Amino acid sequence: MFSEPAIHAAHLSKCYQIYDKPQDRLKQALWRGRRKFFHEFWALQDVSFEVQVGETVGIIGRNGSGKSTLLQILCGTLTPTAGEMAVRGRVAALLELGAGFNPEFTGRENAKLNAALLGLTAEQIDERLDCILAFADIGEFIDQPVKTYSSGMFVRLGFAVIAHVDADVLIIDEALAVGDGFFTQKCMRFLRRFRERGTVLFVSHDTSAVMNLCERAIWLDRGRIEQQGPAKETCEAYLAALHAQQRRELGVAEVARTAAEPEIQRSAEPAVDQRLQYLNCSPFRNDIEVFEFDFDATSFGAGGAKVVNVELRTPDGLPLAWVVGGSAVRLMVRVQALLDIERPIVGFFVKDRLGQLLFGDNTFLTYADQPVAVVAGNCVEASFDFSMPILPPGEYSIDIGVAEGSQSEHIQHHWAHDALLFRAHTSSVTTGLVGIPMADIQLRRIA
Ligand SMILES: Nc1ncnc2c1ncn2[C@@H]1O[C@H](COP(=O)(O)OP(=O)(O)OP(=O)(O)O)[C@@H](O)[C@H]1O
Repeated sequence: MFSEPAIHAAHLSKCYQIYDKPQDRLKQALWRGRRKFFHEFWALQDVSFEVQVGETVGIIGRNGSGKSTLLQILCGTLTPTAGEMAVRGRVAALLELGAGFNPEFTGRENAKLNAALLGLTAEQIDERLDCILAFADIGEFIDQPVKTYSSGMFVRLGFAVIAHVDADVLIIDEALAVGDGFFTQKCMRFLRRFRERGTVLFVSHDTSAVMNLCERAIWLDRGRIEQQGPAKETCEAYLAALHAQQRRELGVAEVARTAAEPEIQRSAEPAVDQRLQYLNCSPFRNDIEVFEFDFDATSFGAGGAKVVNVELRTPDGLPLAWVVGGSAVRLMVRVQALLDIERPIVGFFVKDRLGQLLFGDNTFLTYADQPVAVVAGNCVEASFDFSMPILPPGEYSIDIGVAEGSQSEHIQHHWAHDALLFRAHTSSVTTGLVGIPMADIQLRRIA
């Protein structure tokens, strides 16, 4: 069956008139087009693509490549100089911070106003307002004028509204970057569910976010589509081009390969490296700030147990407020049984701010033959000793799960989303999901 795409863009172009001096603008008006006092700048040139209903497509590209211009055209807030576009269904967009909000109105009033602008009836708004405000979760600020809001609060409120208006197409421009870790996780959970029924256009500089969320990506470069296709392929090509450019800027010469190149000899000899020691004395030390356990973390489960404390400690048991990536830590999880539990399993997952699982483990295998039964009202404490990976800068969280049974068949008694949040401030690792603490690295010249 033939079905129309959710987004159709054909030969879109946008030209801005650039005036070198403010008075040139006046001269242009006075000369009524008989002389030209500006030069043209094409922010978009001949951009064509389609997004099918139910697809999630990322838009990537360097600063100034035309991403926001494209989204504004698709949302109808900017008129293209040439080309045409069509978006099918109800479109909800999160573009510039605070756009569409009246600064003098309170958060509550703006939420109602925006929901109405996005097509909800008065009854629907009344029904959904509590859910919208709960999603935004900005406490008493909701009754303050939004001119007092931080950028994070704007994003919370803006996202909460677009998440509740039955949109067919969501257009999101880098907005999640200013939210805090908990909120970003919440948005990513929402987007993953939304993808099952709706279409998403997601602009980000963060290629791992695009690869994680999107099936397809469009790479814009100086206003033109450089490449479009599967997200992974397109992001990798974009990253390769970025690296090549950085190398050129740094003057790193490409090594020309010649026919006379000697055969590469592989060596199995162990190498030696003191990099971690060096890094820990440098500004690249991986300083990770650890926040307090969130007792009221969003959760689900059968309710037979509750996670009552989660802490990161030193291997000697001292509570940690900061951790250095690469060092030994102990994750302590205390669980209170609300029912008798014969075979409890306690587990954890560390996730990055996009909800990508980095690593995790559980007590099942260690205690499979000797389960630690616990009676209702009593607590069990699980501890996991491991080396903290070196984490790229950003926010992370730990989900904790308490189950009963076996690895494959169990009842989930309590799953606490984002029970513990931590933030990597500085890092020697900027790409990849985690850096592994290297025991040794060596580079030697072999005669
Ligand atoms: N009103 C305007 N007048 C003149 N030039 C503009 C205007 N708006 C945007 N531009 C230019 O158009 C180009 C594309 O801008 P756009 O904001 O779409 O890029 P972007 O890819 O979203 O960048 P970023 O990643 O920094 O948000 C930039 O060079 C920008 O300076």
